[in-house]
Amino acid sequence: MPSTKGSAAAAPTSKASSTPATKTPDAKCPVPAPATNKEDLANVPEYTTIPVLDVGIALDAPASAFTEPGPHGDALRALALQMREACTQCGFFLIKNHGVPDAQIEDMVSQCRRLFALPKEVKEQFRVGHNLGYFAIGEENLNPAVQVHDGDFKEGMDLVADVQDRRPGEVATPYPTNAQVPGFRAACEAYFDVMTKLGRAVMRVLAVAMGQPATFFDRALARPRSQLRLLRYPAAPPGMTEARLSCGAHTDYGGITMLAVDSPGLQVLVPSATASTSNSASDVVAHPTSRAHASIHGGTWMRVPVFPGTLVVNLADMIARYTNRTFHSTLHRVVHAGVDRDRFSIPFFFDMDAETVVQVLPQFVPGGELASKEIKETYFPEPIVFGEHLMRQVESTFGATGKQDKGEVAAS
Ligand SMILES: O=C(O)CCC(=O)C(=O)O
Ligand SMILES: [Fe+2]
Repeated sequence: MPSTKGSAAAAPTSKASSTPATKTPDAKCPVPAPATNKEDLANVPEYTTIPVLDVGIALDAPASAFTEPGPHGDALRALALQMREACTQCGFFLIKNHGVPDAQIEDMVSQCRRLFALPKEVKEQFRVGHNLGYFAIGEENLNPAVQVHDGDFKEGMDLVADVQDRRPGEVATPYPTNAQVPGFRAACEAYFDVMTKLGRAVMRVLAVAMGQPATFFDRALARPRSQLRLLRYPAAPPGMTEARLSCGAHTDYGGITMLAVDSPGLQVLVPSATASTSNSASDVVAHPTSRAHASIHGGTWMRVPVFPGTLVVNLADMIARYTNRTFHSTLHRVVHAGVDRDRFSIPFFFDMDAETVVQVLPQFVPGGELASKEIKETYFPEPIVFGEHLMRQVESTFGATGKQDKGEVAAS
């Protein structure tokens, strides 16, 4: 693994479009946006300045290395500062030299392709309940306040790592057999291993970025709640509206998400202070509970570029809580329309143990040494148990519309 000094270089530009994002009349007083039909939401500007962090140096670094004098410790601390900047700007960044071989990611995409190509009645055998196992198109609705008739235009499968000490109520992942999808289980298990190692390394850097010791998350990650999600987005016709997206606007719920994708489609609401365009939208399209964690500044919807060898990382709600929203749990959505092929994506949610109590850290209360100068109140005065937040979010997003599995019909 190369152990070069971390760098937060701006990403190279890929094909950009400059169509403005939706404008809202009054960002201070959000009202549900009308479903403006003919706007092409796929065509928002590209987030060309998304930070790219080289995390190679952190992969094998023990927590003690972050306080070591000398060039190695200096490089780790520099990486943490770059991560802090990325987290306070947008909460989304790319990582390179992450230790996950390209071939392993390509294999996971092939596994997705084979899994979702199974007949519907076979996929139904892997259904367990909300947040585990198979779910059909329309079944999850990540923005039910706005997608009032239809859920997300995607199907998926949620998997959890197999643990020895399963707690009451914890259910094992329903894996397809080798006859159904050859090599599926072994590939997923290997992916759990490599992503868990990476997740621990990124969380050590993040802890230091938050002004904490590198061991800050150790206890919460003794038994992490990692969840692997496989997603297929069927191509939708052009002209998707906020009334039905491939994946509605939402924030993620726990610690960090590390995402592998086979093609573009992901969009983030880049906070106004960071977005270098004046086409500002507010977060009116957000799920109401997610909005509590999203940017306080509104922002501009931008496409996340896809660069070979990188993974997307985004912060989730618990990190926004620890930092009183100085670090962003950013709204994001997927628009996969106007192209003629499926999109596959593989989020890995690396979350703290469900019993973890999360509370704003003293450095981040208004006036605290790491608090954003613009933040004048403590948004989350009460501690929260992560698992309770997770359950609330899952309950409000699964089966929210009662319209599921409508088949691959036009999106709007
Ligand atoms: O498919 C993507 O690019 C993102 C998916 C996502 O945000 C999620 O599942 O939480
Ligand atoms: Fe997400």
